[in-house]
Amino acid sequence: MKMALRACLRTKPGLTALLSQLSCSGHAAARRAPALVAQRSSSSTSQKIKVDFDQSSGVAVMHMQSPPVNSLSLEFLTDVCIALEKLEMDKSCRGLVVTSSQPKVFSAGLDILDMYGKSPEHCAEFWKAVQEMWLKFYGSNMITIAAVNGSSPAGGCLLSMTCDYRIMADNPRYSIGLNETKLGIVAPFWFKDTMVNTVGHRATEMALQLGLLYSPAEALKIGLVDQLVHEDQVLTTATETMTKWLAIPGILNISYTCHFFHLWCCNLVCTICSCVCQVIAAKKIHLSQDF
Ligand SMILES: CCCCC/C=C\CCCC/C=C/C(=O)SCCNC(=O)CCNC(=O)[C@H](O)C(C)(C)COP(=O)(O)OP(=O)(O)OC[C@H]1O[C@@H](n2cnc3c(N)ncnc32)[C@H](O)[C@@H]1OP(=O)(O)O
Repeated sequence: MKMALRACLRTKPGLTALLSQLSCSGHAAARRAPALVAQRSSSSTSQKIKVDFDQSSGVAVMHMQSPPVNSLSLEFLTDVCIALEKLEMDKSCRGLVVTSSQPKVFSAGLDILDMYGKSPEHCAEFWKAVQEMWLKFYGSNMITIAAVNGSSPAGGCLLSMTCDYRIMADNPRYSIGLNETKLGIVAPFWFKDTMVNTVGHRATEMALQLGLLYSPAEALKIGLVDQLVHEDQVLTTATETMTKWLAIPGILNISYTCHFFHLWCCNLVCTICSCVCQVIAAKKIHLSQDF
């Protein structure tokens, strides 16, 4: 799916426009102009994001440092998007590792406090920022690896699933999954689609219906993560793994992209049809109540 988005962002101007409408792209850029990284190795920091970029390897490491649990607030999401935009614009940056500076937690998901009791304008901006993060990671031209060094529920799990590869700390105290159902929330369809693309239809059905959080071992078993390593080794393994991914010529990447793009389009058409059916059904129910 991520590759599919990459392809359409590269090759389909119409879809790019569609996606940019969905994602309110430019929302982040409007706040702070991106700057190109000139040094061989550099580090740029916002309050909540620290990026170390090694120009010799072309790999950047994004450290999420929003205490206590890297919850995805509007401010944090905006900082993430700005950091991503900057890296994306620097063509020498080919790989990105995302990890957490917070102990025991990769990301606690969407910031619940930022969704509750806020103005409609704030909610709209917040929700657009969530979509923007998703699109930017999924559509990135960089190879992305999530170094999941702690628990990663809900939106945190989504963030990790938008990456090409996930390495998780092998600590049974940590968990990962889309647990929205347990919170009485329905996960949006694109959360669901992202999970289907990661672990398949049946596993997603079980995961979402029951709001399951998986231990690292269980997550590995269903393919929600790709590799488990000792807690101390998550980041080093991620950078080593990146070297392998970057050794693959980009052209092959684009070929796979076309296959996934086809699947993604089919999925989108199905989703639109299903929305139309739901609207028609809702109207019918409404009419039958009137008479
Ligand atoms: C705005 C319009 C939106 C419209 C759309 C509406 C619905 C669509 C739904 C979209 C789908 C939702 C996706 C989500 O991501 S919802 C968030 C789900 N997240 C969780 O369920 C995680 C809850 N947190 C935990 O499980 C744990 O905190 C932990 C991440 C495993 C870490 O555990 P631990 O190290 O033991 O830390 P604490 O539990 O003690 O937490 C420390 C402090 O952090 C606060 N916290 C935790 N999670 C969140 C969060 N998601 N948002 C905000 N704050 C969070 C927690 O309250 C503690 O604060 P305190 O120290 O002040 O008490």
